[in-house]
Amino acid sequence: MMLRLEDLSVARGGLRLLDGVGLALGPGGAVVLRGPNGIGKTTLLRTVAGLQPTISGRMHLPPEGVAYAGHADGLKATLTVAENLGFWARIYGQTEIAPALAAMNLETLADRPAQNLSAGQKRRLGLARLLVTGRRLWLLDEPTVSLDQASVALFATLIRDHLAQGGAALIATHIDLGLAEAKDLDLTPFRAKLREPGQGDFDEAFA
Ligand SMILES: Nc1ncnc2c1ncn2[C@@H]1O[C@H](COP(=O)(O)OP(=O)(O)OP(=O)(O)O)[C@@H](O)[C@H]1O
Repeated sequence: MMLRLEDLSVARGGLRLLDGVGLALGPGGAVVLRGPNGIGKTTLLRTVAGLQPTISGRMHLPPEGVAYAGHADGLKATLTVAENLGFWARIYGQTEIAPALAAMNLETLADRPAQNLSAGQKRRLGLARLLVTGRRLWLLDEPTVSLDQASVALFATLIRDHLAQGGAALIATHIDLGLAEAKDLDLTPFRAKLREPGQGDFDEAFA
């Protein structure tokens, strides 16, 4: 088992958002989180990524940890595309970046500083980075934002290959990735009945 969530409750900024979330992902499995804006997809991903605590429930994660790709791209602006991938590869104890460059069609951009990339190119680099983590469980928040159709197709192939190699993915997206392997999980039924403010309100935008 790659990921198991049992009776999980999550909150954001002190607001209880979701209750009783359960899901299981094995090797080769993918779940696409669905639901309207604000339901708590990002919050659930951040909680699974360990960026914020759970309110209650249990999470079982791979012992080596996860790879999380959120809204912020986290790129080193002055490093080139290849240097960015090399930087992250070293952090995760990997050495190869060529497959990551190839997977998201970044070879011709390899020597370009990240700050000179277009929004879609930056996003492609952010997604290529998943490959140099060596992590089996990917948590992806709106991964296709800024991508053109060709890049969405590349990305779908990247995920498919990852699943075929025994990886797993939990993905929040509003678009159809065309992944026959993925199951949808609509979070609407898990909407917390009492979305009341609690302890620890904070405004993260200015943190
Ligand atoms: N830092 C914060 N402090 C307080 N509330 C927040 C914070 N960030 C998000 N929220 C609120 O938490 C709720 C869930 O947000 P979240 O980003 O998890 O939703 P989402 O399902 O990912 O939405 P979308 O489809 O728009 O990306 C929203 O009502 C949002 O306004």
